[in-house]
Amino acid sequence: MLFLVRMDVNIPHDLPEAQAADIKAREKAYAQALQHDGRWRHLWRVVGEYANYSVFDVASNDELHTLLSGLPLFPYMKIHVTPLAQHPSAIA
Ligand SMILES: O=C(O)C[C@H]1C=CC(=O)O1
Repeated sequence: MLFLVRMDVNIPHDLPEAQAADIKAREKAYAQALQHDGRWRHLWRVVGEYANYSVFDVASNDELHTLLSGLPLFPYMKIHVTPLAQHPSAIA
């Protein structure tokens, strides 16, 4: 099942820099592991925003929820999920 996910990151200004850096490093490792195993298919920065559009390929809504809620930045993100279906005019 494919899902388009938008993540908007909002790290509080009063979070200590070292703590923010640690969370971002753990987030990067988590994101790259999921890209390597094929479940995080695309990761694109939104130009001019601390936000991304991502495409996930997972078995269920529950699996996606588990992955997203495990993101180290999860407490600091607004996440919007759009389930995707086949388009009849798509050639791939
Ligand atoms: O930077 C972001 O968009 C937030 C998050 C998503 C992947 C990652 O490494 O950080």
